[in-house]
Amino acid sequence: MIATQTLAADNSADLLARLGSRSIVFIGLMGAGKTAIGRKVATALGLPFIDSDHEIESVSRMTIPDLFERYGETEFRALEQRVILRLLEQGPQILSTGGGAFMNEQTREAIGEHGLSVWLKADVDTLLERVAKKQNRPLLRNADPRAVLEKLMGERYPVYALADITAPTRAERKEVIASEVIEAIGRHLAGASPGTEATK
Ligand SMILES: Nc1ncnc2c1ncn2[C@@H]1O[C@H](COP(=O)(O)OP(=O)(O)OP(=O)(O)O)[C@@H](O)[C@H]1O
Ligand SMILES: O=C(O)C1=C[C@@H](O)[C@@H](O)[C@H](O)C1
Ligand SMILES: [Mg+2]
Repeated sequence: MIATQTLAADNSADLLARLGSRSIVFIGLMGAGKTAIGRKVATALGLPFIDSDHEIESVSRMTIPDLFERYGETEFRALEQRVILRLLEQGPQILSTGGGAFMNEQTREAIGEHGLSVWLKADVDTLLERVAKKQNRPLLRNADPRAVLEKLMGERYPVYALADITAPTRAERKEVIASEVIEAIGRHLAGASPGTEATK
């Protein structure tokens, strides 16, 4: 296994030069690891890290569950779009987005214009295991989170598949996933065909 730091040291200058002012934008379902992996990729590449959910909570001074409860999902989505469009102006950076963000057409177009999208793809058992640790996901405050996630997978995976890069997040350490993602980004920027897979 190649450590994230070693790999980054070898390849990051070239990768960053090719990336230019674009952001690397993580998309995927709740629990896929957008925040955790995004943070590691940012550290390895020496780029700023920002998470749109955290930014929304900061600008609204409310938690996401409270925003959903008080203003509803539609208002949350509108705020999410505004926040992400603004954040995309300030690349290069690593931007981890909320699970629903890429479903918004305007957001998706802006990500296409200002960023490189990386879909962290996970199976339902992995997602369930990871989201069980926290109660901060209003869509999963439901008697049957498995059914909710499976429904969202059906609706969202065809759209997530439009991402520039698809990275399966298997039962591997976060450092390993982060290394594979950096390699896949490097290959993509070096001219590999669209829809690059992060698997070897
Ligand atoms: N490859 C991995 N191996 C083990 N644990 C992981 C891995 N990726 C993420 N996790 C853990 O799973 C949990 C969920 O990850 P994270 O919060 O990054 O997901 P997310 O995609 O940002 O979700 P959300 O859309 O709800 O913000 C965290 O506790 C994180 O540390
Ligand atoms: O998948 C979703 O729709 C969401 C994911 C989270 O990141 C938050 O953005 C919010 O809980 C909604
Ligand atoms: Mg997150």
